[in-house]
Amino acid sequence: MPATASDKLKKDVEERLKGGVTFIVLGASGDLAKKKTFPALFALFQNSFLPRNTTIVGYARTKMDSAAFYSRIEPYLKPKQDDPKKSVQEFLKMCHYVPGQYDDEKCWEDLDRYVSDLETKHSLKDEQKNRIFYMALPPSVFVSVADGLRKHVYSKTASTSIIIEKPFGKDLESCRALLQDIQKLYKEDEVYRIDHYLGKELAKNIMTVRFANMIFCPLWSRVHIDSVQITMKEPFGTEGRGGYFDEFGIIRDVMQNHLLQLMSLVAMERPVGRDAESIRDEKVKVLKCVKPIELKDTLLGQFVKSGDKPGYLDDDTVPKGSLCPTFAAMVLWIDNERWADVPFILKAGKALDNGKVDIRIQFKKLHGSLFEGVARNELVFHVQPGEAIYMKFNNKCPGFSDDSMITELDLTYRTRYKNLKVPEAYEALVLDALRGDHSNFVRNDELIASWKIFTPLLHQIEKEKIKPEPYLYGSRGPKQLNGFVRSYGVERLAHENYQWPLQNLPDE
Ligand SMILES: NC(=O)C1=CN([C@@H]2O[C@H](COP(=O)(O)OP(=O)(O)OC[C@H]3O[C@@H](n4cnc5c(N)ncnc54)[C@H](OP(=O)(O)O)[C@@H]3O)[C@@H](O)[C@H]2O)C=CC1
Ligand SMILES: O=C1O[C@H](COP(=O)(O)O)[C@@H](O)[C@H](O)[C@H]1O
Repeated sequence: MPATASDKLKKDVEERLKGGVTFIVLGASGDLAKKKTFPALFALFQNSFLPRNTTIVGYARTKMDSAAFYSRIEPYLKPKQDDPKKSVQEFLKMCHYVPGQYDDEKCWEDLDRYVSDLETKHSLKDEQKNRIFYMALPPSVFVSVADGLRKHVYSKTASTSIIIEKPFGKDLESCRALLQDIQKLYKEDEVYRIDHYLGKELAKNIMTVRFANMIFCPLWSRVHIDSVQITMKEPFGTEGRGGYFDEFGIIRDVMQNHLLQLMSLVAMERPVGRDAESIRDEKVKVLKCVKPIELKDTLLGQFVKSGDKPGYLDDDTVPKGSLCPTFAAMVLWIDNERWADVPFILKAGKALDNGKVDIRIQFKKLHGSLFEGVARNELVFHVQPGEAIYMKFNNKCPGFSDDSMITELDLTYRTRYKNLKVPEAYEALVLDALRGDHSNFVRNDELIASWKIFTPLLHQIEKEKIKPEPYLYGSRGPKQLNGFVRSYGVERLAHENYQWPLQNLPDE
């Protein structure tokens, strides 16, 4: 990042927090805290984004002393630079651990006293006594913890923010209830609802590519685009997380949130500005135009044993005979002038043949006979692993031949931006929260609009006990997948035998 951009971000943090903050991680003994939250805070520390007076307090029920807490998080802290002032040991000196219950007033009072003592010890001025609560907790305790924090740990003299993790409910009704409960306690601008896909570099780039390039603005509609596919593949199953996963399934786990967020960035109209509300207004508007998904536009799958790889039902934490989908492909239709009749195909699955997330925008067939039969153009945002944007493009075969061939205009970040360290999604999002920027967080009306699209389908699947199609662990998904995708007009494009990432790519 150019020095000026990072300086500006530091200035934003400074202006908002006046040089002081206590970051309180609830559920600090858990998986998310050690794998994502603390590493994100450490990366921000290494890059000097944290205010000069920052204290981090982990809180959870598990009884342990600071040493035990440090040994739990330390293996996940990966130094990116050798500066001794920014070492793991220096970071750990900022971190504290307080054990306590989630439903006991006295424990919240103790936590408040602990934080106040730290603020006094660091001689914080009133305006520096900002507090950020990070809820790395299961949803069953969200509301009671948010309540206890609001009553007892809320900053009395500076700002308070609360960062909340998905799931935001299980359907429209439960989401509404959760939003209301939180709204009673916190103002909307104090709440940061994380969808970590919005922190991914290429998700943040969709707006720039669309609206900062004259070549794309006029092409971005049903006139030129034939289909949009958004795919998330994971090469591992639900190992160890079967209990959680079975309650949610792949649609609630990643499609109603992560993939739909990517879709809304691809489909929204141009926002009037780049501020948080203008962007989120446009996302909500387009989501309101999406029709509820129909079962006929859906393909569900569940992985089964293959060789030594266990099937979903072989996991002891999964209820016997569960019909939970671990794979889904579904088509969303946007009822507006820009996108009428263009299928937006979302696909996601566990235990597939590889791991990747991409967005594939396939253009219409070329008219006229001059180059009849050439392949369609396709613009691909390769979100992960390894960021890349490339365009499938017809080119004259180099040399004596007059034939055309499909090739790629390739912007692979690793080769184009040699020294770039793309920040992890959580690092980028925690920095946004420190700056008070809500652009990459989910607004309450976005959630309502998104659950309206998915809830009728989810209820129908559950009520009618729809059986998912089996697919082998490590395969591309159910055998019906190719036919399903093709039936919406998607073409599989031939390609040259390039090295990675291009060699893996055509993938319906
Ligand atoms: N793990 C991940 O990669 C991701 C997680 N998330 C979301 O983040 C949140 C936290 O996830 P994760 O860290 O995996 O969760 P964990 O299951 O690890 O729970 C976090 C902590 O909460 C406490 N806890 C667990 N179960 C209960 C319970 N039934 N009642 C009260 N406290 C409980 C435990 O701490 P103690 O017993 O010490 O109090 C635990 O260490 C969830 O909402 C999850 O959906 C989102 C994206 C990715
Ligand atoms: O929220 C979730 O996301 C992860 C995938 O995140 P990624 O950043 O690694 O792509 C997914 O594995 C998990 O099931 C889901 O809860």
